[in-house]
Amino acid sequence: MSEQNPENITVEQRGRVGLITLNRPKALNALNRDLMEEVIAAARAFDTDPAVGAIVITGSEKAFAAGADIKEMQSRSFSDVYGGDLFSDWDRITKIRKPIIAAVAGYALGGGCELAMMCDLIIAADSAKFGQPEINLGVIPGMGGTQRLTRAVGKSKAMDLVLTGRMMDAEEAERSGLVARIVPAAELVDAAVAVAETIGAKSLPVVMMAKEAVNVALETTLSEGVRFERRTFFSTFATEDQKEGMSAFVEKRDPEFKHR
Ligand SMILES: CC(C)=CC(=O)SCCNC(=O)CCNC(=O)[C@H](O)C(C)(C)COP(=O)(O)OP(=O)(O)OC[C@H]1O[C@@H](n2cnc3c(N)ncnc32)[C@H](O)[C@@H]1OP(=O)(O)O
Repeated sequence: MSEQNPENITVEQRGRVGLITLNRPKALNALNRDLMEEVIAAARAFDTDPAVGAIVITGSEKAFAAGADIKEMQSRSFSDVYGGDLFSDWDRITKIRKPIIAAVAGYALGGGCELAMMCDLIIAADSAKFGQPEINLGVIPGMGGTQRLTRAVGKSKAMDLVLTGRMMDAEEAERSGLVARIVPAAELVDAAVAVAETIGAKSLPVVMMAKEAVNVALETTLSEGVRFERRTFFSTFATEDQKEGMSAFVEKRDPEFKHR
């Protein structure tokens, strides 16, 4: 395993932001097993590092990721993929408790689009192209695309993308609710890191509670979700940062959160 010496990604820290860059340019960042292990290991390391408040995952100018690695998958049998529960390890990304921003330029197709959707928000370059083209390969999405895309853009648009395999550009993706913001391609990583820095400057435990509460909205009923939110809101009053945030407002100064 390549945890100590990743070969398919680069990992760096900018201030309180952990930046993971997919780096398999010749294969348009196709997501093979090694790359997956490296991304998950890097994300988990940032998740447990108190000096990191938010994480950015990005790719190259041409591709965030052009999907799961078709060449690695091509010769697998049913019993290989069923028995090995192919792609289930990617679910570990959704267990990361700090916010993750996907900074997407170029192609985000198949598993690439699905990885972006596992993140908490997507910032797209104006060059970004999203799609679930698995239908063209004789398969369906397998890393959550039919579920997360449908929740993000609604049934009709999700059906359009999943059944035709067509791509949508950044503007359509933003209009549809998949993408939070579009920025010029040349500014993508800096813009995503700036958003992550803004988040990283807030109280970390409160940010984590907010992320958890928003995610509950995708999994439960409205009344259960509101109940969860209310209890979590009450819990924020157990943090020093709630005292600091409200004192700072009353004293007309910027808060200095201690992340506790
Ligand atoms: C998660 C699940 C269940 C499934 C999936 O994700 S399946 C994959 C879904 N994605 C796709 O079907 C996209 C496949 N790629 C393309 O259609 C094209 O590469 C492109 C439209 C993204 C870009 O086309 P372009 O002509 O600019 O570049 P290529 O010459 O086609 O690609 C360069 C280089 O990268 C290899 N490549 C691209 N995508 C993949 C991939 N998903 N898996 C493995 N390899 C990929 C491509 O073969 C080529 O390498 P070679 O020159 O060595 O053949």
